[in-house]
Amino acid sequence: MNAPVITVDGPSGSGKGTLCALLAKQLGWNLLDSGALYRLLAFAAGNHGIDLTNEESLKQLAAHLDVQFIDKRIILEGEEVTDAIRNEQIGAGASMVASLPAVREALLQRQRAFQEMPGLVADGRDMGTVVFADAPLKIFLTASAEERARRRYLQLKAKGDDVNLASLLDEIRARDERDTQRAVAPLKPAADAIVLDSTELSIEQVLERILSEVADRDLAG
Ligand SMILES: Nc1ncnc2c1ncn2[C@@H]1O[C@H](COP(=O)(O)OP(=O)(O)O)[C@@H](O)[C@H]1O
Ligand SMILES: Nc1ccn([C@H]2C[C@H](O)[C@@H](COP(=O)(O)OP(=O)(O)O)O2)c(=O)n1
Repeated sequence: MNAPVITVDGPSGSGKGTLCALLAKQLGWNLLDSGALYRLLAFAAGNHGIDLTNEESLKQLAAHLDVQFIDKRIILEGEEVTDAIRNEQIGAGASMVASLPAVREALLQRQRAFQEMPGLVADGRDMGTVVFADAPLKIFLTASAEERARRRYLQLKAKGDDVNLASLLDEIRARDERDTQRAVAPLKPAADAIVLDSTELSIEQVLERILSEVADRDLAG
């Protein structure tokens, strides 16, 4: 029997990463942060001097990406990059490489390999539409662009980054546009996804709502 999967897709800053981590912990399931793979690829391309539009070279890099996920740490080619990949510049680069079909194809099996017992919580843009299209529970988490920029601002500021709310809002809008308009696996809710707008909800309220859907489907065993 295949391990059950809960997919959580949505735009930047909607709370996917936070909710998926809480959900995986609560259920004792595995976690896939698929966005980290695209971020790692953009970061590795920088290390190797590969242009973010060079589809053939990026495809090769994606197929051979030397990455280890150890607890909450991410090691790329022997170097810890856990924090280094979490900024808007890498986010924008990730969104660019993610628009290339050969790159998405090269990362597909790597993502599906995370589907192991007792279950998987998968965070991304196309988890419910492409990568785990048969998942028994699909969530599309969203929030207004202003609220998402505000959240990202507070998050990066707390980390000590020098950030500006207006430019974060511009960057979020540009990323939304690229992620929803691309030809392959664009960001959109799966036909059978539950759309949750978290603009006015706390993290706890969103978690509670998802856990009630898990219980309704008897997924947690
Ligand atoms: N419902 C919420 N209300 C307020 N803040 C939230 C909510 N969900 C997430 N956050 C905060 O917003 C920031 C971005 O969340 P994150 O999980 O990184 O989003 P995503 O993975 O979708 O980009 C984090 O600092 C997180 O703590
Ligand atoms: N399954 C995925 C995950 C991310 N991406 C792309 C598109 C996103 O803008 C970037 C970065 O994704 P990530 O989830 O890390 O970004 P946020 O935390 O939501 O800001 O990667 C994708 O195309 N498909």
